[in-house]
Parts: sequence; structure tokens; C-alpha cells
Amino acid sequence: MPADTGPRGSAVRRAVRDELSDLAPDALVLVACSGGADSLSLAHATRAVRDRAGAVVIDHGLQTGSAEVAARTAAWLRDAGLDPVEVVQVTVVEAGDGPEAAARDARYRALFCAARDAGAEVVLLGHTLDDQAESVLLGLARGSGTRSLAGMPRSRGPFRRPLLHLRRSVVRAEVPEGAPVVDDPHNDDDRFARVRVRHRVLPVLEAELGPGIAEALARTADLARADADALAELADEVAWDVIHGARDEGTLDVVDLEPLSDAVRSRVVRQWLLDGGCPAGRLGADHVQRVCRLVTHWTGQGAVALPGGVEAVRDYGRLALRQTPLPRKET
Ligand SMILES: Nc1ncnc2c1ncn2[C@@H]1O[C@H](COP(=O)(O)OP(=O)(O)OP(=O)(O)O)[C@@H](O)[C@H]1O
Repeated sequence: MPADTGPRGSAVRRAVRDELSDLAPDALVLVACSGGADSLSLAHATRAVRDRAGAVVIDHGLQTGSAEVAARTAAWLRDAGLDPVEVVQVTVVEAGDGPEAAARDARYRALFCAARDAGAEVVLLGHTLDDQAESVLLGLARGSGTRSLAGMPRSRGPFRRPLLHLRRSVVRAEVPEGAPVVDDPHNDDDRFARVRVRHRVLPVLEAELGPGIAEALARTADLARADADALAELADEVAWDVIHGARDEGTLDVVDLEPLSDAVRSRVVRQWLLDGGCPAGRLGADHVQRVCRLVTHWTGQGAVALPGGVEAVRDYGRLALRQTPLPRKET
């Protein structure tokens, strides 16, 4: 293992070491490396503090020359001592939520499989505090609830984000000299809301409200996550009782939903809709709210159309789901 510098090492190394302190010293850790400055810095630091550190570079094949760029990144990672280093080509199939979402889904699937195949316990991602602050602002702009304001989780399954509490500038200051940093053209493309938040909105907020705004937004994410987790735990218990205690299987009894708080009721209804086949990626908060209004603002009969060709129907004391009838073809 290369020597660490300074009495306690750099900020990035410290963050990686702390994040991985629960792992056995010989456990394999993979770094998801885009070739961008953040993940190169992360890969370098991980190699410095772990005996077994590898990397995975995903080539989405969306730009000409992407295979050569991925190969160059992989070569640098190997020279830096990471092992194994794998380049995985993925095919991005767009499915309704746009090319960015499709690329992200394909990337996480490929990273998950690469970790499983290599026997790695953990995959590290290079998201920083600035990424988290941007996510919170984007959530606020959408009028999101606590789950979305919570931003990115620090860990989920094999994925961990050790740099989530470090500013991007701190992380980038530790990119080793000569590293082949890839400039992702998306990062300067103003058509993306995240790019506009990064380059235009956050600088104005910092100038007007103080330089600590990014940290404050990241703190909001932590608080929102704690609240969302507690509420989810409570709602899970209630959902189990209400969904499984209904008189008819697959339905909900309005009398069980009425006394619940809005926050718990909407979570129970969301769970029921997901169980009933509504696609998670397309089921928005507004859909859930409209179904809740069937409970709180109606007494007789009513229906709400939902994604996936499903309809929630209130029939007096009962909520049920049914397939939306296909429109009849004109002959
Ligand atoms: N093509 C890829 N291959 C492997 N990992 C990736 C890839 N793209 C993104 N990642 C992982 O997701 C993290 C966040 O990527 P994203 O592009 O959203 O942010 P970024 O701030 O531009 O990061 P970076 O500077 O590392 O590219 C990266 O740091 C990396 O860990």
C-alpha cells in the first residue's frame, strides 16, 4: 500500500478510510470511475488506504470516442496500482424517463454486476457535498417531500458515497498531477437543470446568503433523511395492517385510512399502489395525493387514472384498483 501523507492523511483519504473502517483489511473495494476529477481523486485515495482496491469504468457508448476515453482512464488506473480495473460497455435503452435516467440505470446495474463478479463488497461513488446540495435544490424546485429532499443516501446495498460531506473543490484539489481528467460535456450543457443550478443558482445563493449555503443544503438532506426514515418505519407498520387487514384482498377500507395523518396515509396509499402494479418510476406524489383525496374529499364514487394503465376507484367504503379499459377502436 502506498504511504499516506501527513499525520492523518488528506481529507479524501481520511473520508475513504473512515467510510471503510467496518471492512476486513483484505476485502476488495471497487471505485466507480467516470474519468471525471471527483472519481479519479477518489480512486487515487482509495488505492492509498486499501490493500485491495480496483475500479470499474462504464462506457455508455453515447459519444464518439467514448471507448478510447474509457481505455485511457483504465490504463491510468492500472498504472496507479488499482487492480482489477475493468471497462464495461453498456447498452442504454431509453424507457420513458429520458436518456440520462436510462444511462444511470444501466450504469448502476453494470456496477452492481461487476462488484458481484469480482467478489467486491463495496463500490465507491464520487458524489460530493456540492452534488448533494444541487439535488436538494432540484428537489425543492419540484416541490418534493422529505424523501426526495433527502438527496442521495450515503450508502445503499454495495454502493457507498464517502465524499458526500466534502466540497467538490476539496476533492478536486487532490487529483494527482498528470491524471487524464475527462471533461464530461454534459457538465457544461445548460439544457440540464442540474448544470444551471451548479453554474448559476448556487453561486447567486452563495453570494446573497453566505458561503455556507451548500453545507446548509446538505444538512437539510441529512435531516430530511432522518425524518423520512422514521416516517417510513411507522408507515410500513401501518401499511401492513391496513393492506392485509382489508375486508377484500387487494382493496383498502376507507374507514382504516380516514383517521391516519396525511403523511402516513399517503405512504400507505403509495405502498398499496406499488403492490397493485403501478410502476415505481412513474408514480408521482401528485398521483398519490389524488388517490388520497378520494378518501378525504369524496363520500360516494370516484376514480383516478394512474400510470401503467391502472385506475384507483372509490366505491363508497372501499378503494380498489382496476385496469383502465382500452379505448375502443373506431371501425
Ligand atoms: N461512466 C462511469 N463509470 C463509472 N462510474 C461512474 C460513471 N459515471 C459516473 N460514475 C460514478 O458516479 C459518480 C457521480 O458521477 P456524476 O457524473 O454524476 O458526477 P461528477 O461530479 O461529474 O463526478 P466525476 O467528476 O467523478 O465524473 C462518479 O464520481 C462516479 O463514481
